[in-house]
Amino acid sequence: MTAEASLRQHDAVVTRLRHFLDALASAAPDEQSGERLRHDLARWTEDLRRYAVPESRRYYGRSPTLASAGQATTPWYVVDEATPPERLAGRASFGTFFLGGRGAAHGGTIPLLFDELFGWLANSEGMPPSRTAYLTTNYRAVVGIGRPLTFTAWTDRVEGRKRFLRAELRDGDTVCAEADALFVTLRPGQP
Ligand SMILES: CCCCCCCCCCCCCCCC(=O)SCCNC(=O)CCNC(=O)[C@H](O)C(C)(C)COP(=O)(O)OP(=O)(O)OC[C@H]1O[C@@H](n2cnc3c(N)ncnc32)[C@H](O)[C@@H]1OP(=O)(O)O
Repeated sequence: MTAEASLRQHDAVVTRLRHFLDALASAAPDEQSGERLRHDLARWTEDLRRYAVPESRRYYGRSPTLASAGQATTPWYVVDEATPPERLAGRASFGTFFLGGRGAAHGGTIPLLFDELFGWLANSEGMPPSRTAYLTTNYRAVVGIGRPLTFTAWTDRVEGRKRFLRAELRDGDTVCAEADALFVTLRPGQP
């Protein structure tokens, strides 16, 4: 299989998994269905273990051209405009899997999205790797499950090894959340 075909296959499986997680989070299956599900999941888990590869060869979370970088465990997002390391802009949506309560996204999943966006902004191609030192989120309005959202993330300033980043998440004209973060470039030998 070509690398391109493998990437397409990964994207299709992750999309399916995302729908599965949303369905699982919404469902209360009967005993028989629950048992069948447990059995099927166990079988697929064993099957996939045979195909384990080192981190550098994985698609999951490492595929910037795919939605959510090829992950089902972050809120869905796509980058529409990218001028790294200056700016990223795109669309996002939180499925039922990310529900906190009363129709709103879980508070911990919003910084997850921001950390993801900042990670790509601060670790674009050719840049030395960096890690989040802090990430502060201000929750301005609830993020509704299933709502079409937009985001912008940008580099505010750079001071030596320190990259100060900012982002906002909007539902139409409403700013739902804002974040600021410090990413620190790693020194040689730092994990
Ligand atoms: C490696 C990447 C692979 C990439 C692969 C490709 C995939 C790309 C997509 C990735 C998408 C998701 C990527 C998400 C990115 C994470 O989520 S990374 C995981 C979460 N973060 C961590 O685990 C970090 C844990 N902490 C650390 O490792 C270390 O504390 C740090 C952040 C590297 C800094 O340690 P250090 O290098 O010893 O820093 P140090 O010399 O003490 O400080 C440097 C400067 O930063 C300041 N500073 C440090 N920490 C702080 C702080 N918390 N508050 C304020 N100032 C601070 C210091 O005061 C100092 O300032 P100056 O004196 O120079 O003015």
